[in-house]
Amino acid sequence: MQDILIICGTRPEIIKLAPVYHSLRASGWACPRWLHTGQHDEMARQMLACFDIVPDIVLERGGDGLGEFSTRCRTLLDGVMSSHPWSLVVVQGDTESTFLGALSGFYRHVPVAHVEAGLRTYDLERPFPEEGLRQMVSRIASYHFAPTRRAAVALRSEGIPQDRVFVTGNTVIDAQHWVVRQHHMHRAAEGRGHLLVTAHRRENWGSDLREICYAIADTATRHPELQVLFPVHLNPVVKQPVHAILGQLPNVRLCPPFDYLEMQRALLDAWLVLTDSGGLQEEAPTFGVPLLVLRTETERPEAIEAGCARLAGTRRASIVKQIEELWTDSDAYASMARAGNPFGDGRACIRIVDLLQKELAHEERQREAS
Ligand SMILES: CC(=O)N[C@@H]1[C@@H](OP(=O)(O)OP(=O)(O)OC[C@H]2O[C@@H](n3ccc(=O)[nH]c3=O)[C@H](O)[C@@H]2O)O[C@H](CO)[C@@H](O)[C@@H]1O
Repeated sequence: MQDILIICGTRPEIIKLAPVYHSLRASGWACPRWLHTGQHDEMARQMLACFDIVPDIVLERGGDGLGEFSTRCRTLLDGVMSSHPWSLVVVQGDTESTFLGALSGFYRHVPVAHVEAGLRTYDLERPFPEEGLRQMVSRIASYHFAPTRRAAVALRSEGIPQDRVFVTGNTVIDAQHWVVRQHHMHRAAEGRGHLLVTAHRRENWGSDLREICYAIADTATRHPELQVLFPVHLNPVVKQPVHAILGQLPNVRLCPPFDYLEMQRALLDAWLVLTDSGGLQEEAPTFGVPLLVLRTETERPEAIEAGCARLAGTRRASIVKQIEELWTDSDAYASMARAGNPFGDGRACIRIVDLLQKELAHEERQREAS
């Protein structure tokens, strides 16, 4: 049995690694252990429960700030790495937990597998700090699971050996398929459905987030029959302006973050999604729901190229204009809804687990031979 340590700490990492964990457990050759770094607390608990995961190891959070969290987490991770002969560390994406997890494996000469590798804007400030973190993880990982061909090309162009980069699809599609199957989900909305909004990214804090909220307020006022559904991130930097600008509008429903089931139901019943989230850009096309990205750039241009998403930016007038276009132009709307999902087919985990089995067996043979 190969002892595999899955390290993660935030909501999107849990969603995207849950299917990998369950596939490894079912594989018969791997013994996966789940480590929660404590980076997210309440939102993480919600996701762990949703995917039937009880972490084997939970680290104590060093403090509220990212610096304190990071310093303590690094020390505790090193203790976990040195306490057991791990075969592999698995990390996902581009958070502080992802980077620290990869670094802890690297320092102890334990190979690191990076899920969702190769996403790039090549602008270290946008998104900050994620672009820097994911580039650094790529420098020290041994196995790179790229969700798309474009991501694989980026990794190869940075000098990562061809035979270490694998195109698997994104595991978030596996997570979606899992909940839809488990809970027999289907579209329940009659008519157009609601406008689903999420916005929380650091680059949008401050004036951009206020512009986004005013755009939603304009749209809600212009179309009183349109219901707006906005699960609001728990961070006060987000919560405060969202409630101040949108809190009194009768057709805008502000609510606490959804668990994954609620979110997938809300997606299925949506007319349109407005978001700065990475995961939602990947998920909305699964259900044929057009999406406007509330950013000026994206590391997921596949959705724009496939035609299922558009970059709306963060200016009030531009966002309102793009929503109006889709409201009035049914052909433009239908062509976005029909574009399909360029991020995966729900079989990413099967590919990842098969590849890991082959690669780890190969490493073992080489070790025995030397
Ligand atoms: C720079 C960047 O783009 N980085 C991304 C960032 O993730 P993100 O922007 O996707 O983060 P969120 O928006 O928080 O999560 C989204 C997921 O959460 C679900 N959801 C959302 C609201 C809610 O109320 N209930 C829910 O269930 C939703 O359906 C979706 O699956 O970090 C990840 C890890 O490194 C990266 O992979 C990813 O590149």
